[in-house]
Amino acid sequence: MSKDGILFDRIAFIGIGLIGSSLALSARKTNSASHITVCDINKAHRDKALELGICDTATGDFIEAVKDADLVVICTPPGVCGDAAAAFAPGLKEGAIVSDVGSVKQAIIHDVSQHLPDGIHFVPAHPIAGTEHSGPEAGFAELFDKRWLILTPPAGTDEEAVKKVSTLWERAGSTIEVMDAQHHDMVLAITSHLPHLIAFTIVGTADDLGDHLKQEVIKFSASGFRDFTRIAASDPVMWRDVFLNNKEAVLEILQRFSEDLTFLQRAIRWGEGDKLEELFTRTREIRRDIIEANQA
Ligand SMILES: NC(=O)c1ccc[n+]([C@@H]2O[C@H](COP(=O)([O-])OP(=O)(O)OC[C@H]3O[C@@H](n4cnc5c(N)ncnc54)[C@H](O)[C@@H]3O)[C@@H](O)[C@H]2O)c1
Ligand SMILES: O=C(O)C(=O)C[C@]1(C(=O)O)C=C[C@@H](O)C=C1
Repeated sequence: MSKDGILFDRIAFIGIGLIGSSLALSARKTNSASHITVCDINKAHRDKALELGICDTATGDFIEAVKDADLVVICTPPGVCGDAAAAFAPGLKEGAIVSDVGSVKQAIIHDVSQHLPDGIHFVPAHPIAGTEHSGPEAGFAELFDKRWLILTPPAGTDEEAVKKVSTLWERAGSTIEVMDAQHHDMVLAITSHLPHLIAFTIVGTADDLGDHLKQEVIKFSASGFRDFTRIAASDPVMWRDVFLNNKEAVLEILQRFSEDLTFLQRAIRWGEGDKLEELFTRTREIRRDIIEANQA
């Protein structure tokens, strides 16, 4: 497959926020589609996408959006992917590929698949890249460069469809990893969902401290807390949906996290410095391993 050049005649993006617009801009940059259309329930987002040159056409009509599309990418919040699929499914052309970008996989596969007619190829995907910003004006073509893209195709998914979706993401600069959806949801529960939950909690706790302390928190906010506030500024609707749709894995990881936190609480209470130091030495090593792996 060539690095540039038409890969899909028509791509339809359902939901044109941060992720949809970033992938659309990358598809444009690599000349991967002859025509890009977007469908979004928010007219202001459709107008902005047209104004920014993210797409050729925009519509609020789901059937019109997917008419003649070779690839349909669902980029809505996780909780409404199924509703969107139900709305556009009757308009899909025979043999079309449907994909998504949702942060949870098992629930979305369940919600979307049930609406797709026979002969449609569903290739679920998840870019491990994002920012705390939302909407079409937040998108940029380089967002996925040197980042992972996880595919979770159910058994029996058409290999050619998987290859075409992979190529689109490779052109965006991503490295592809294929995994089982259940495994994906457990891995992301610890690497992405729990960190977000912790950030939402810490910033909420600081905010509940009372006015005089709140001012001090803003004034003296050091880089550690600042990093948490960036994560805690992420889209509320998206993250509500992530937790409600990856409930089991998040609750299991949260249980383990609470036990580990209690262990640290006891160590602090009883002055057990060796236990604290042993853990902090181990975690420092992990950070070094991650940096090394990323440089390799
Ligand atoms: N933000 C991130 O860091 C990130 C990273 C990886 C994956 N994701 C996933 O990408 C998806 C989109 O996230 P985002 O950050 O681009 O969100 P966003 O809020 O920037 O964009 C979502 C868009 O979907 C539209 N929308 C909402 N409901 C709709 C519906 N029923 N039909 C059509 N359009 C609808 C909204 O108007 C908005 O334009 C989510 O599933 C999320 O899990 C997000
Ligand atoms: O960098 C950020 O702002 C992100 O939170 C991106 C991030 C993450 O790494 O947790 C958030 C959600 C996703 O599904 C994938 C990526």
